[in-house]
Amino acid sequence: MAKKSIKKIGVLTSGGDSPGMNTAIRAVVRACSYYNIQCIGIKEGYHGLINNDMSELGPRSVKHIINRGGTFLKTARSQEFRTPEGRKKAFENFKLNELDALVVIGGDGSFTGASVFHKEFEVPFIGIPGTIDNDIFGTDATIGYDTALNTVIEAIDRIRDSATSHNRVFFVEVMGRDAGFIALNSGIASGAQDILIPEKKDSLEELLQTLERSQQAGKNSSIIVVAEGEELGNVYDLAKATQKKFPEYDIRVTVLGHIQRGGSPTCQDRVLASRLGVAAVEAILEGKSNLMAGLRSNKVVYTPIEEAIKKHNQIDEELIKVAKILAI
Ligand SMILES: Nc1ncnc2c1ncn2[C@@H]1O[C@H](COP(=O)(O)OP(=O)(O)OP(=O)(O)O)[C@@H](O)[C@H]1O
Ligand SMILES: O=P(O)(O)OC[C@H]1O[C@](O)(CO)[C@@H](O)[C@@H]1O
Ligand SMILES: [Mg+2]
Repeated sequence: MAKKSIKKIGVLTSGGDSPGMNTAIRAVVRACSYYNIQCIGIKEGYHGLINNDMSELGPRSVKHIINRGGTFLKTARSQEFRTPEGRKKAFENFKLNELDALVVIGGDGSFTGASVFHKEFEVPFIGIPGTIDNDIFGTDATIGYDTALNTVIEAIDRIRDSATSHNRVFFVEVMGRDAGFIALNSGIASGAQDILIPEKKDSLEELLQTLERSQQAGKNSSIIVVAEGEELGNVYDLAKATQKKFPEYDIRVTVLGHIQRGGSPTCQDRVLASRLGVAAVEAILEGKSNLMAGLRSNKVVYTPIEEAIKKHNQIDEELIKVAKILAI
C-alpha cells in the first residue's frame, strides 16, 4: 500500500488495562498528526467499533495523559467481537468512518481478535503489546509490565516488614492468569523463599521441603510468591496444605489483585509506549499490516502477529535457577 493511501486510522485499547496505555495512545495520536493523517479514538476496545463509539483525536486532546495509569479510551473484553455478527457490525462501522487501518493496543487476546478481523475483512492493523502479563513473543517487555513489577515489589517489601516482625509465612498471589513473568521477576527482586508459576511443574512436597529447609537454616519468616495461574492450587489451598503439615507456623495470605494494574507508568514503560506508538503509525504508513511492533535489544522490530500470539514469551530457566540459589 502506498504511503498516500492512508488518510485515517483508528486506535483502540483492549483486554486488561495496563500502565502506559495512555502514553501509547498519545504517541499514536501525535505521530498521526506529525505525518498529517487523521486519528480516531475508538472507545472501550472492540465494543466501540461494534457500537460506533469513536471520535477524532488531535495532538492537544492527549495532553497530560503521558503519566496517567489506565486508558482514557477505556477498554473492554468484548464478547460480541468473538462472534461473526459482532465483527460484521464492527467492519460496517470501520467503513462508515472511512478508516484505513487500526492500531490495536492490548494483549494476546486482542491480537487474536484483530487477526480474525483481518482474515475476514482484510482490515490492515498493527498491534502494540499492552498488558502487564508480559506473555507476548516478539518484544523484550510489554507496556505496563515494568510498572506492575515495581508495584508488586513495593507491596512485598511492606509485607516483609510485617512478616519479619511476626515471624510469619506469607503466601502472596500476584497476577498472571496463564503467565508467571510477574511472579518470577518480582519474587527474585523481593527475595522470595519460593516462587510458583504455571510454566514450571511444582509439587507440594518440594514447597514444604523448601519451607522446612528455610526454618532449619535459621529463617524466621518466609515469603512465597504464587502466580494467579499456578496449577498446584491457589494461595488459600497452598496455605491450608502448609498449615496442615506445619501446625506451628503462623501463616497469612495476601492477594495483591488489581493494585498491580494501576498507577503512573515507570520511565521504562513510558519510553517503550512512546517508541511503539510512533513505530505502529510508521508501519501503517509503509503499508505494513498484521504485525506487532515490539522492542528487542533496544531496537524496534516487527513480528508477525500469529507468531507474537502463538509462540508466547518463554520463561528464562536461568531466572528459576537464580531464585533457587538465592533462597538458600
Ligand atoms: N478468538 C477471538 N476472536 C475474536 N475476538 C477475540 C478473540 N480472542 C480475544 N478476542 C477479543 O479480544 C478481547 C481481549 O482479549 P483478552 O480478554 O484475552 O485480553 P488480552 O488482550 O489478552 O489482554 P490481557 O491478557 O492483558 O487482559 C476479547 O474480549 C475479545 O473481544
Ligand atoms: O480484570 P480482570 O478482567 O479480572 O482480569 C484479570 C486478568 O487480567 C490480567 O491482569 C491481565 O491479563 C491478568 O494478569 C489477570 O488474570
Ligand atoms: Mg492476555
